[in-house]
Amino acid sequence: MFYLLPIVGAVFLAITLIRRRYLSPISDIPGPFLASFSVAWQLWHIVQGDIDRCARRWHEKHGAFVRISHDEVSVCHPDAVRQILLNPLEKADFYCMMALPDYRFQTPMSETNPRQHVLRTKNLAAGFALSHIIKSEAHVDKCILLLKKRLAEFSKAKTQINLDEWFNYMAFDILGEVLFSQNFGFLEAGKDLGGSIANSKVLTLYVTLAGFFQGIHRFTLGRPIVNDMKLMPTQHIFDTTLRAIQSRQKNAEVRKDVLSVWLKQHEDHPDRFSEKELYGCVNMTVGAGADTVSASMQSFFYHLTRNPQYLARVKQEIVDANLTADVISYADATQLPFLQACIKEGWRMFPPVPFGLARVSPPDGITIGGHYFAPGVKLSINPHVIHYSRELFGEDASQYNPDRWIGRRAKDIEKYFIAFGAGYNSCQGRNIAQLEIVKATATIVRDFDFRQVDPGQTWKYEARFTATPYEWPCFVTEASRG
Ligand code: HEM
Repeated sequence: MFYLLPIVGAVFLAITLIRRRYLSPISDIPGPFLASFSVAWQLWHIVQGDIDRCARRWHEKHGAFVRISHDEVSVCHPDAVRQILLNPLEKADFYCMMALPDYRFQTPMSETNPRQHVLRTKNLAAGFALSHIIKSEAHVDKCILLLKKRLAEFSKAKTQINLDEWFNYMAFDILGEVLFSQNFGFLEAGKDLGGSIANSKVLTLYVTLAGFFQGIHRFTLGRPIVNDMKLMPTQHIFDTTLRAIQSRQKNAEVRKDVLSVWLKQHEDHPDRFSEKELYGCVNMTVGAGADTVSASMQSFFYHLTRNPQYLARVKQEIVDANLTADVISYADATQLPFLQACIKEGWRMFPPVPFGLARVSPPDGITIGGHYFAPGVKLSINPHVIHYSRELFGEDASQYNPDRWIGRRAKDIEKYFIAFGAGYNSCQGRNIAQLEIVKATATIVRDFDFRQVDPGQTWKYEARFTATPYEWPCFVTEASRG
C-alpha cells in the first residue's frame, strides 16, 4: 500500500500546480513563470535582495498588474493607493509574522483585521504624537551633537567613514532617548554593541521569508518555548530592548518618555493593552525605527553628493535662513522648503520599505483599473515600484529631481508618495523619523561635506521587507560656516 504514497503525492502536487497556474482567478495576469504556481519567485528574489527592482522590471514590461505568486498580484496603477491602501482591506497573513519574538506578542503591525488594528493603534497613539515626541527634542540634539563630534574626528583623521553604520548608531541612540530616556550608547562606543545592528539584518531576512511559511515557523523557531529559552537565532534585538527597559527601571532621571505613556495606558487598561502587547510594541518600534532612518539619511546624502547643483542650493537655503544653532531646531528646519524637497526625493528614490504591502481583496471582490479581482486575492503595492512609475511621477521618474516636490506638480504626485505606507496601517513612527531626519540632515549638510572614496561606486543594498544601503565609503570634511 505504501508504494502508492509517492504516486498519490505526485498526482496531488500536479493537480495543485495545474489548478494554480491555469484555473486560478488570477491566471490571466502576466508574471514570472515560477510565480504562476508558487511563492518561489518571491522567495528567490527576497534571498537575492532584488525583489524591488525585479518587480519594477516586470511592471515596466507588462503594465499595471503582475502576478508575483500563485495568489498575489502586484499593482502599480493610478487608483492603487486609494483602492488598496486607503481602503480598510484586511492585511495579508504575511503580517502575522510581525508578532515578535513570537505570536504571544501581538502588535498593530501583526494585526491583519482593520478594525482590531485601529483598536491596537489607539494604545500607542498618545506616545507617538508629535506633541509628545517634540518634548524630547533636546535629547535628540544630544545625539546629533555626538554624531557631529564623531564626524569631526573622521574629518581630522582623514580616514574614510561608512555612513550606514553611523546613521544607524544615531537612529538607535535617538530611539533610546525618545523611548527610554536613555540612549543605547552606540555613538559613544562607535560600534555595533552586542551585534544588534548586524542581527537585525538577519532578523529582517528571516521575518520576510518566514512570512510565507508561518505554519512551519510556529512549530519551530516561533514556539514560545524557543523564545523563553532564548534559542531564537535573532534574539539580540529583543535582548537589547529588554536591557533598555530594565536599565530604565533603575534610572532616577526617567522623563515622560514614550514608554511612560504606554506603561500608563497598560496600567489603565490592562485588559485591552496587555504586558505582552506592550513589550511586543516596544520591540516593533525598536525594530522599525533604526535601519529605516539610516536608509533615509543615506539616501539624502548619497543623492546630493552625486548632484552638486542641488547640494549647493540646499546649503545656500540654510545660509540664507541664518540658522546658527549647533543643532538646527525642528521648527527652523521645517521652514526650509528645498531641504524638505531633498529629503522627500531621497525617500522617493529609496523607500526604506521596498516590499509589497499586501492586502486581501474583500468578500465582494474589487475592481481596479477595470480589472475585477475575486475575493481573497492578495493585492500588493510596492513603494519602490510605485515611486519609479513614469505614469505616476513623470518621464523623469528614475532621475533625482527634488524640484518635483516644489510648486503645482507636487500636489499631483503627493498622492502616490507611499514611503510611509498609507491608510490605517501607515507608519506610526513617522513623527519620530521626521523629527530626527529633518534636524540631522539640516545640521549635517550645513556643517560637513562628504566625498565618496570612489565616486563611481554605486551603493549596495538588499531589498527585503526593509532595505538599508551600504558599501559607499566616504571622506568627510568639516564645512566652513562662513
Ligand atoms: C523614514 C523612516 C521610516 C519609513 C520610511 C517607514 C516606513 C514604514 C512603512 C512603509 C510601514 C508599513 C506600512 C504597511 O505595512 O502598510 C511602517 C510601519 C511602521 N513603522 Fe515605520 N518607517 C520609518 C521609520 C519608523 C520609525 C522611526 C518608527 C518608530 C520609532 C517606525 C515605526 C513603525 C511602526 C510601529 C509601524 C507599524 C504600523 C502599524 O502597523 O500600524 N517607523 N513604516
